[in-house]
Amino acid sequence: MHPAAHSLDAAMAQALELAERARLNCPPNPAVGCVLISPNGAVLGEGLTQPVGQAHAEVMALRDAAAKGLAVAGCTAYVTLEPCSHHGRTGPCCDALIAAGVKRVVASMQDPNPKVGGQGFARLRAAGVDVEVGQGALQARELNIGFFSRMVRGIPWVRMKAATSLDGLTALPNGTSQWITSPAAREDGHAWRARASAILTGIGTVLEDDPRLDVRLNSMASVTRQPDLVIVDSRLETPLTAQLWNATTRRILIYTASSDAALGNALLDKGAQVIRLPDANGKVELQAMLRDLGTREINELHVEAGYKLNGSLLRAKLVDELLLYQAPILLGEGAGIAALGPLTELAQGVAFEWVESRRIGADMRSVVRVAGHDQFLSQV
Ligand SMILES: NC(=O)C1=CN([C@@H]2O[C@H](COP(=O)(O)OP(=O)(O)OC[C@H]3O[C@@H](n4cnc5c(N)ncnc54)[C@H](OP(=O)(O)O)[C@@H]3O)[C@@H](O)[C@H]2O)C=CC1
Ligand SMILES: Nc1c(N[C@@H]2O[C@H](COP(=O)(O)O)[C@@H](O)[C@H]2O)[nH]c(=O)[nH]c1=O
Repeated sequence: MHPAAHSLDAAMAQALELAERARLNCPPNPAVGCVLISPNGAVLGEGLTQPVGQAHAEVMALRDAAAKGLAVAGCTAYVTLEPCSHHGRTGPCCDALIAAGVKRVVASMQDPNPKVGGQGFARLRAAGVDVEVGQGALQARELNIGFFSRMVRGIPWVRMKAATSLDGLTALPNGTSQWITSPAAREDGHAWRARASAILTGIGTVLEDDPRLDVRLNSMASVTRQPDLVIVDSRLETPLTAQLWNATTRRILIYTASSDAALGNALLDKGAQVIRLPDANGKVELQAMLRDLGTREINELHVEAGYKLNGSLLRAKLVDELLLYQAPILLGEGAGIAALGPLTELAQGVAFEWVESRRIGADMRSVVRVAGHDQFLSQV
């Protein structure tokens, strides 16, 4: 294990907790936490990344100290990502720290964003600020796995969620699937929706379930942003009366192979964006769709689709992680998680590595990762 996984200063542990809280509302920005500590160890200010276009964590921590009337000159800033050095939607955080007289910066990691990429640290050092990098790096990487995926690979981190029976079924032969898992598991599922930049589904699920696919279950009260909704709909069959149009304001992106102008215009009139990415078989070119979603600043893509689209995504090796909820019930026959086969050899299966399993209410939640898919994290 990386040495940075051990011996976190209390202030860095607190900064990581703040970053965790930022995650729900800050995409497409990375979630960052910052804590300012006086030379005698007192907490002067704390901050976390605000919704896009608003202040970053460092500026929030400086404002917090100012609001309490506390002087920060000579303090140490603990921050979970390199302070930015560029004028993006807001001003450079490293300049704000320098101007406030911060003496030392302890940062978890460098920012792989090419607009920052070490320049924040360089600017701080040039201004005489001591900079230490690495504390909490493992946790900080995991916190922003989607942002780093987009920065390094140009595509989102793709997390496929499935709610199944003990025998791995997601729907009965007649299509019935609501609800296999308990309310607690469904609420937990909404927390994972909330941290994603976008939720992706297939036209089969839209037609069968008429889902909303938004974030609304109760403990999500502090959520100020709805993830975008992405629909893979080869023939532009999304109904104009579907419930998904009623959910809170969000961007709706429909990827299609169809060039039917009348159908496309009707969806545009509903406020959707229609993106045509046909493959040779009259379906959507899924890899190109992920690249396009990367350019649209999608960090984590949360897939809640049926057996067919899940199969297409897995066969194309586009899934990074599976978020699996298993209810303690046997259903015998029906659709599994993904259409992969029929396979003829076990080695043709999609192999994952276990990340964690735990009880959520009456159900079991597991997170598994496709081996090697998080290797890009070693580049950040
Ligand atoms: N328990 C759970 O976690 C969940 C269960 N479900 C259940 O799944 C069922 C629906 O399953 P299913 O019909 O498979 O739904 P999907 O959401 O998988 O959508 C199916 C559609 O996706 C299309 N598709 C697959 N690959 C591509 C591609 N590359 N480009 C374009 N289109 C593609 C298929 O097209 P084509 O027909 O042309 O092959 C098909 O029309 C419902 O009963 C629903 O309740 C859904 C989500 C989660
Ligand atoms: N059946 C099933 C799930 N199904 C997923 O939830 C979608 C409905 O979302 P919404 O309309 O926002 O409530 C549905 O279309 C499918 O993607 N989820 C679960 O956590 N447990 C379950 O047992």
